[in-house]
Amino acid sequence: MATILETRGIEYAYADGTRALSNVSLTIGEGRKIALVGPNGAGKSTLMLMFNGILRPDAGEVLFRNERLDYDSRSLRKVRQRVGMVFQNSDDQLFAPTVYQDVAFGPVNLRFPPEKVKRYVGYALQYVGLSGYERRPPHHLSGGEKKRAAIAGILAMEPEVMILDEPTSNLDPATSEEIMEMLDELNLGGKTLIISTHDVDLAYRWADEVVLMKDGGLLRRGSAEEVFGDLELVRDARLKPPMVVDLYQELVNRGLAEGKKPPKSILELCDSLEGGERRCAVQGAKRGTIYVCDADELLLENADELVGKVDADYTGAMGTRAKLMAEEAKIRVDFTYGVIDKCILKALAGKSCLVLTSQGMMGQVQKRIEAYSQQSGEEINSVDLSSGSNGRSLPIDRDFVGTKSLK
Ligand SMILES: Nc1ncnc2c1ncn2[C@@H]1O[C@H](COP(=O)(O)OP(=O)(O)OP(=O)(O)O)[C@@H](O)[C@H]1O
Repeated sequence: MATILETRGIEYAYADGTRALSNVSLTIGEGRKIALVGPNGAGKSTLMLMFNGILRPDAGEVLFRNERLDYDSRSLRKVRQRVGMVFQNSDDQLFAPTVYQDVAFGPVNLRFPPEKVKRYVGYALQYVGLSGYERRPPHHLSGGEKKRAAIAGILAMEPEVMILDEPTSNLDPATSEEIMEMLDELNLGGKTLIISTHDVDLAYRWADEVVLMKDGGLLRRGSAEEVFGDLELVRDARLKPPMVVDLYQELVNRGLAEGKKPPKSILELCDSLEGGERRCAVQGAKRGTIYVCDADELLLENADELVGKVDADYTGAMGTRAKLMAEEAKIRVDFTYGVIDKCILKALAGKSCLVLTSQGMMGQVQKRIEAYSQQSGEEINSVDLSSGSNGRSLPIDRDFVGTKSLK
């Protein structure tokens, strides 16, 4: 995997003398989802501000695609297009009189031609679900809408890396999940994502890699299981283990679970219970079916009929467009995050589920169900409901998200 960002021995102290970073060397692989985790004052935000040159290290260097960052205005403009930063507080980012002007700020600054600015702003607003908000003043938006608008402002520049400082702080659980899923989709489209968070549960289930920081330095970097499975280290960083790891540890201590590897989800936790995978299948219950439908191929007017035909006990939606479709078709959605695992759990308990997917997530669902069936020996029945027909024109341009450069 190619390294997209790197810091080498960076040191930084703020003007008042506060040391914020000491000898930080870190590589970020292209296409990864990285979570910087650590207590207050660990240096997470300061490190993030180094990645696109908002701050300049006192010593050491920052590299983008193996090239040292230069700090003249031309070089900075270039790196800020490729490495976009979403601040923790959206009010620090949104300042124009209207949402449109705010989202257009980046592309205008990059001197995109006016027609391209318009197109990109339109795509970005559609992508984050804020079409129709163009004329609204940003300070009249809700916290979740502000976060979406801030993300749109970065997306409109088509960056390769997106850095988000505490992306879910002050958001309600449903909005947080929507934002995190949006980040998953962007990552599926090829973008590298770096977030900082105090939310260990979120970091644990979302990140490919966790970077644990304390006192301006790196304590550990590794997979979420490696980092959060080391309970002493987690305590040392003044954090708590993710709930699922905590519970698992208690079960292992009581001899109720096999202590092989901490589980990533509730489904994996059930599977780790002493007695093997079959524990989470409800005894005697017939296995439910998981129906999977590509919402990108579904005609809005057929959605109702489909839902009626399938008559599933639960419905999940994966991806922004699937959620938009469900909302427009007034389909009640039970799961919007961790959808596949939740549906497998329900299927094991004899319930059927309908999963609406979008943006090429069909394959992901099928792979996960197959992998689970193989690994657990539990046959989970999944049915592909894709019609293969061309649906009505979709609200979002397929080419926009995840393409590295749009001409
Ligand atoms: N503008 C500033 N001026 C002086 N010191 C600062 C400034 N910003 C941050 N610091 C200090 O730098 C250190 C690192 O802060 P930073 O904000 O990077 O940590 P963090 O891990 O992001 O914390 P939090 O989780 O609370 O956001 C802290 O000691 C903090 O007090």
